[in-house]
Amino acid sequence: MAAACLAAQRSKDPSTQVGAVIVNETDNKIVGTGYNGMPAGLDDQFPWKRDGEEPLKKKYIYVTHGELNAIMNKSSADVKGCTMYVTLFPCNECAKLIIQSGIRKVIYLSNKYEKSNETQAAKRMFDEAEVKTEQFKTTCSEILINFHECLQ
Ligand SMILES: O=c1[nH]c(=O)n([C@H]2C[C@H](O)[C@@H](COP(=O)(O)O)O2)cc1CO
Ligand SMILES: [Zn+2]
Repeated sequence: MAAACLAAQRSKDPSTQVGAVIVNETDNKIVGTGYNGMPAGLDDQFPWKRDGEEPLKKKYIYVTHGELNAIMNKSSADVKGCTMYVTLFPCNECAKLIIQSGIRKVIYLSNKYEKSNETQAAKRMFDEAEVKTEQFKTTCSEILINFHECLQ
């Protein structure tokens, strides 16, 4: 989950940064990472606005979700049987991708949109498809990365 949080920090979304890391079934090796961002090459021309009347002037219609990027970036042949660590409970569209890609477990950090239709639909699809969902629990509140120590 720390790796997912680190990936999230690369997102340019000023409001919600979502990171996702996929690990394989056999030895928990990372086989894909991603974060929410505009499709490749479009970064500077598209809005990060979340509010307003016009959908074309808001981020939602354009942004690629962290989960999709993690699956697209996979380094293995496929992600069947894998687990995804993701900093936010996936939406319905990501749930479809996760299910269809063969990922069997989703460990999430935040569920701040729990009451939304998208989250409820996602949960329903995961349950029906028997993809396990579990909130990440830890007693560790932070991981400090010290570049100077890493240099030694
Ligand atoms: O499954 C998801 N994955 C994901 O990457 N996101 C991204 C899309 C947006 O850039 C951001 C949500 O923005 P906001 O919290 O401002 O509505 O999170 C959002 C969801 C849905 O919760
Ligand atoms: Zn999504």
